[in-house]
Amino acid sequence: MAGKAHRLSAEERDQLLPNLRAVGWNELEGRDAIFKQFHFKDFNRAFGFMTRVALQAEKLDHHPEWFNVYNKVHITLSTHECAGLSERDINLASFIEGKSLLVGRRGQRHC
Ligand SMILES: C[C@H](O)[C@H](O)[C@H]1CNC2=NC(N)=NC(=O)C2=N1
Repeated sequence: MAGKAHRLSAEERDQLLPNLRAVGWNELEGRDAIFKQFHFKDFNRAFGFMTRVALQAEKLDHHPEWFNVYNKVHITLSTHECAGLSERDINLASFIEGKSLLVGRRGQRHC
């Protein structure tokens, strides 16, 4: 379930953002979005991660803004429809964390 596309309220942010901050997501300055940098052992693992995230993004019809160079992937999440953070961003970030932690558990370097 992609979740609602309304902008998160202050109460919802207080509930939902601490868990993401705890694993390295940060709110951007001057834009209602969250951002995280991922480092992998090599390009192959980074691109495999991006592929899995891309397939989930298609499933959710909710897509990341991202940058990749070699083993680094920078991801920004925000909802275009409400020009800010929505439940959909939290859902996609949660999926990303699950995948990226999974990659980490396979003994690959991941920060
Ligand atoms: C037409 C399509 O369903 C919409 O443009 C979807 C696609 N992916 C999206 N991704 C993000 N991050 N925000 C959106 O509002 C959004 N909307």
